[in-house]
Amino acid sequence: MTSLDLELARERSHHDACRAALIRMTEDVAEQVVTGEDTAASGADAEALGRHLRSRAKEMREQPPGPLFFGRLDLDDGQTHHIGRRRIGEDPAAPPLVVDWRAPVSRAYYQAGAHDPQGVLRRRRFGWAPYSEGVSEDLTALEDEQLTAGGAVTVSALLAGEIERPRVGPMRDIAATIQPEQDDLVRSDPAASLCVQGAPGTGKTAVGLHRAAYLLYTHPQRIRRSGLLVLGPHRTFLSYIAEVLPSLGETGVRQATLDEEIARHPVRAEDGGAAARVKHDARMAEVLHRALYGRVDPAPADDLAVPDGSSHWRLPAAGLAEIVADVRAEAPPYATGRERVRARIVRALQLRAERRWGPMGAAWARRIERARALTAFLDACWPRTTPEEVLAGFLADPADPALTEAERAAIRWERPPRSFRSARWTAADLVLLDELAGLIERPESYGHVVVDEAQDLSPMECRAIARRTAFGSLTVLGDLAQGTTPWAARDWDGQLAHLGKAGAPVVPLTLGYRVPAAIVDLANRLLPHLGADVPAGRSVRKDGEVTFRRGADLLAATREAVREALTAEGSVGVITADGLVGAVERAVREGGEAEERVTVLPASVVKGLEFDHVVVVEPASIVAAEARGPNRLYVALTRAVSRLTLVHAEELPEWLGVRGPGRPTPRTAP
Ligand SMILES: Nc1ncnc2c1ncn2[C@@H]1O[C@H](COP(=O)(O)OP(=O)(O)OP(=O)(O)O)[C@@H](O)[C@H]1O
Repeated sequence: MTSLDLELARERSHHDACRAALIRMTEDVAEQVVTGEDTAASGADAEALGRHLRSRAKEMREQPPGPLFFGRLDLDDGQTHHIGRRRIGEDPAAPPLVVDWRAPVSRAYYQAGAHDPQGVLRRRRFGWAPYSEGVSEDLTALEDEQLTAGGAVTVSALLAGEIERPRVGPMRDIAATIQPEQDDLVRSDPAASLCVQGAPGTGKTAVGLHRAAYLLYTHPQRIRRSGLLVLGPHRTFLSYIAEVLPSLGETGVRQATLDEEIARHPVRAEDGGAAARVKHDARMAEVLHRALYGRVDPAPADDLAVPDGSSHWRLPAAGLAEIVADVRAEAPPYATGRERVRARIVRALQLRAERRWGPMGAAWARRIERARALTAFLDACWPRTTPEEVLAGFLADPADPALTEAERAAIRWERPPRSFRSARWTAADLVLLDELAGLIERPESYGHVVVDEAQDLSPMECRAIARRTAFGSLTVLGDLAQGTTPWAARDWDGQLAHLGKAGAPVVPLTLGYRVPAAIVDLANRLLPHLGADVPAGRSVRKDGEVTFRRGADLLAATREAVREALTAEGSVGVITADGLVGAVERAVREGGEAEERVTVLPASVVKGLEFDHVVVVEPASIVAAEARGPNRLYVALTRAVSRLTLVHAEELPEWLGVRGPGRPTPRTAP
């Protein structure tokens, strides 16, 4: 037996011990649920204890199968720690068999290096069989890195293997291989907001999700109580990332699109481009504010007379106007404002009554508060309303000075519905309704929100997120170069201000783990044409292949490209302009290439996704399809993990720099 075999055998037996301990821990919790139910504590305590134990038991039962540790640290104080996705230890007082990757002691696993060993003598990485369910025999390799001063800097083959492995199925966690620059972001101050400007494949999404898991671990009470939200651009993306947090043991995190988060109604109408642009514009915030407060009458014409028995209490119009002006100046939410005006009027009337009759009791104040005359005054001066009523009124006649005549015409309802209740709202209307709802009543704040692809949010969408993080922090992830919406941000300063976190630090990530160098080089040629000043991406991966396939029969050439792609392992993504997707899908299916491994997708929904082999069909059509076409093409090209084929009948867009001199020398299929 070699010494490596011996070490592997030792580690496997440690893994067996961990497995046995985990089984006992799960059984213990299940048993505690049973005993907890029998506990003769007070009803409320027993209920709270029972709920806690049941959710912990459920959590333990639902842990996905897998290796229980991926790394080990040998420290200079003689201690050894195995590091895994969750802590394993039966006795809280004894050192655990496995330390959670988020624990402070694990930090050195990600950060220590020969230049700064941080008390680590040796870092050990474990190699497990792909998709292992955590049987000890699947532990097939280990790799040691000596960090003592003068130790050689080694490039980890296990790390490289993990980064280059073919992609099948949903996104996986990267707890075993988080890189130092990513770890800094994952563990940065939980209370502070942060923006990551990352080139394609640099791990923004991965960092955001691991940061979410880290915050839940470090601030379980605060973050769990107020909630953590992960916002992604669309459902396909959300299902792609859905497994990551559960695999890290975090099952209770809400993952949604912003549209889902703010949906008060189903979307039943569509805006034209011009209307959508106006509705998403930052000016709509003041426009809607005016539309709502236009309902408030700042100068009531008549005195208020509230009957009380056989007499009346009076407040002159000037006094009423003063109360309304004071409350407006305090700027509470609209609904609170109405009640504040009511309370101030009652107080003013009480002072008058007391001057004449002496102290008035609480019952008197309650009666006056509910007096019909007072409510009638409020209904006229500060009427109760709903977001729907205000927006419907505005869209029927959008006469606001901040909008040009053309802008008003773009959003004006041609045929206003008979009542706002029957209005057919567009997606942009829902954003506006959310703004109004936020003006009327303040929404609850999440403890933390992770927002991915944040460059694509409009100012009004940003404000919807800002309202939900008024008392929480934000992790903003994005890439200005990948902005494709008509309102995509050109810089982060403005976007962060709309998100309510002006001045949050913007940290660049440029080292890519998905896209190989050959493909990054091609994609970088687009950068000067994307309207975004961002650092160019680099890649840790020296592999990768770009192929150009030109054919007069585009669909036949596509079929051929897909057939060739299927000769290698892994997933194949066929990406084309939205208008071509039906034809391409049929062609691929008819060609018998519709294996599970092949997905045909419109370019509009590939953001955040990745495939081992990407076939981009007719790049020129992707560019021509929309104003931000070059950005869309940049996104499509950078979905490739290993290989990229560009199939085209038309000339390739000149920005790719593959027509004239300086043309790269990619492999061109016949
Ligand atoms: N440290 C790492 N170890 C292993 N894999 C990694 C690491 N960092 C990132 N990856 C992998 O690289 C790929 C890209 O990561 P991710 O999707 O988070 O990048 P991104 O910056 O959000 O990309 P994009 O902007 O292009 O959508 C994923 O498969 C991810 O698992």
